[in-house]
Amino acid sequence: MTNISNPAISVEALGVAYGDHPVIENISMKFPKNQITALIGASGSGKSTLLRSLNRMNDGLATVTGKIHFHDVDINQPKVNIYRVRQQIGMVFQQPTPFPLSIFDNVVYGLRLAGVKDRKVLTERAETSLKQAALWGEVKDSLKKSALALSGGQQQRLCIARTLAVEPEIILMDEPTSALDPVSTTQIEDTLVHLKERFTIIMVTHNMQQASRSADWTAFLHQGELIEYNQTADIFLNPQKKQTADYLSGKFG
Ligand SMILES: Nc1ncnc2c1ncn2[C@@H]1O[C@H](COP(=O)(O)OP(=O)(O)OP(=O)(O)O)[C@@H](O)[C@H]1O
Repeated sequence: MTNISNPAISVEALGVAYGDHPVIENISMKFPKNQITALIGASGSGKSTLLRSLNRMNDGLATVTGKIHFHDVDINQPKVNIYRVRQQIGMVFQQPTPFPLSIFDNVVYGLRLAGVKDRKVLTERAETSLKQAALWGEVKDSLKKSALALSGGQQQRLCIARTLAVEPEIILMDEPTSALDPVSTTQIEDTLVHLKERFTIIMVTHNMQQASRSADWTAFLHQGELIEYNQTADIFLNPQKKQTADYLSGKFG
């Protein structure tokens, strides 16, 4: 089972309720550093809710109980600075969300918000992030052009670059390729493999091939419960729970 000794982040007895409707109940799990963890499960099983809890994106939407350990701090405490948390734990959404600004201004957006003004620092960080997101080669001569003119796949890699630019430790991805064509999907999956050398990635995906290709660890959720969590090959080739096997064989979901 999951023997993760030095996690990047972990949750303990996590519960999430929208109003009086509990969606996640009593989940405890550790997410390994510098690995890709996929959250899989049927629609409505609570994958996005769990993911969004990790950087307090459910604040104001839901009641989140339990502990979220990050650097020896329970970041589910009300006194925690959520802006700092979101700088360290970034998020990439399902739909690319470029701002109506230039490519350059998109990438350095978070840095500027954090008060960075030095042009040299901004320029260097933009180049590094675009390279990490495997977009530099395609945009290096058009950094002043509008980000909205990029293709969907390029926009999503731009959003990844924007997240990387603030140098988070963890990147949360909510179905990052579901709005993209197969070529763009492959480009992003290839990028993820390199990104995990520097970042910890936690990703919700409906695409089982994507989980099996990209993720080191896979967690299967069903109706708000963590049913099974293990190394990806074990989940796919040797699931221990009937519910996992049924889901993977398409019997439900
Ligand atoms: N903002 C919200 N307000 C109320 N209920 C919500 C909200 N967001 C999600 N829910 C409910 O919580 C449950 C879990 O939703 P969630 O989006 O976490 O599941 P999911 O596994 O990510 O599903 P999908 O794969 O369809 O995105 C669903 O019943 C959903 O209707």
